[in-house]
Amino acid sequence: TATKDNARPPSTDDDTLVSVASERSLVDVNPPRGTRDFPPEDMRLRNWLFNNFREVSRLLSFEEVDFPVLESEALFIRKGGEEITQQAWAEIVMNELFSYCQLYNFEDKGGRRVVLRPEITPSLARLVIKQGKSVSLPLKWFTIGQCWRYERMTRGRRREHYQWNMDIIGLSKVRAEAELIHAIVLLFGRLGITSSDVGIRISSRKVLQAVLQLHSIPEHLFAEVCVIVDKMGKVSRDVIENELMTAGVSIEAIKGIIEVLSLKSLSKLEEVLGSEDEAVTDLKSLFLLAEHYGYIQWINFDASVVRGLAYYTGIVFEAFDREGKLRAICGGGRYDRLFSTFGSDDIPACGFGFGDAVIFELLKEKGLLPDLNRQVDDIVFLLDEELEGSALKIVSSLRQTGRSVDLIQDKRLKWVFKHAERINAERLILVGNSEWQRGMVRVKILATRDEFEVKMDELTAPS
Ligand SMILES: OCc1cccc(Br)n1
Repeated sequence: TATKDNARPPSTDDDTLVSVASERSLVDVNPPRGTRDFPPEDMRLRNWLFNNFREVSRLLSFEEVDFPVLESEALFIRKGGEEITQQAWAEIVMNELFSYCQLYNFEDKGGRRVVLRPEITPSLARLVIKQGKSVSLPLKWFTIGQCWRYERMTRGRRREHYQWNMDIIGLSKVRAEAELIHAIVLLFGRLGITSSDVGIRISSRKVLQAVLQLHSIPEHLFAEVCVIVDKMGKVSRDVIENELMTAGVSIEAIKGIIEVLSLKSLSKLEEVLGSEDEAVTDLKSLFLLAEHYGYIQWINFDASVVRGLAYYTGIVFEAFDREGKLRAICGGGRYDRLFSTFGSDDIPACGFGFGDAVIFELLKEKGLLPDLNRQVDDIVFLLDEELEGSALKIVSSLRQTGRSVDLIQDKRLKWVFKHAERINAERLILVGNSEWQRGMVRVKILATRDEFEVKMDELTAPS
């Protein structure tokens, strides 16, 4: 409540922030549209999730890396260049435009075309190329980073999210994909999510490639067809058929494509494509590895998984909630041609991205969000100002032993007791004259409400 002369009101006992209405215009306290603040309670949840990401990365002996959020636009929208064959270029530009149509791009003050990165894999490929011979393959790298898109705010969607990325560079066999899927399964297990809550759909871009070849669809249409069939299950069959027809695909080929992409059985796929087809052999090997890892109950073949990103060339996978209420939880796949689009020799690679949005919707849905309170070991409260020096000696020695200490001054004792409960402090240490005269301080154990006096150096002794 504003005071009549608009001076700041005296701080109240509980000291909640008091807004002062005044002639001064208040700055817009909201973050930019489509972005989020992380106040302590949200930051505790985010750190809890990210610590699980890090622990799983450690379990798989991945090394952490990081990149600028700001990248050159060229990394995400390639211009034609002699090193990229005309056809491949057309395919890539088509897809980049499709998959990055909401790039958060702009021109900086030096006239450079830059972007807030929409995903992390291209930065990772850039660093691998930059490091060249100085790194020995395979590389197993992970990072957790913020990614951006420029969404028209009419859709009210977020413009930023954080993504855990795990990538294996330099392994061409599907045992790399099997490792990545193990990481995802381990992560879900750590969060309390089971294979009855979530499944992982698996397919291969080579399925679509085989079908297009079967129906002699020209290569230059491959990319556009990918983006269209990626909508299967999200839009009606008519929309898919009409878009494929518009793209120049024959009715007979459309029927063939939709029939194969609706397959959910690997044996049926084998009947259609034959047992020698690469998509079939890759997928059969992967499912065999999954049996050995013991996570077969998490995965199923689903030919409709195409994944929107242009540069996938082999196995693709995505985790989904079995109730079908949410968007994909995470996804990834093999991208064996990304490096050559940057002008480097091709290096086999695969990876996944795991965002921080859908997983929290799922955890909320399943009642699995942890109750994370603030944790403090000791509160030191100064009862008599003249003892400030002694209190600081106590605080300093406690912190030296690794105990977190919340030093409280200028508060009433009633407030301090409430505060101690609120932040789950283990001990409340009162520094006051009556005890200090006997070389003691008063300690209250919040959990048991025991109260006693101890000498200062007994405070840091193991309890
Ligand atoms: O869904 C892909 C994506 C990319 C960047 C930012 C956000 Br929010 N979402």
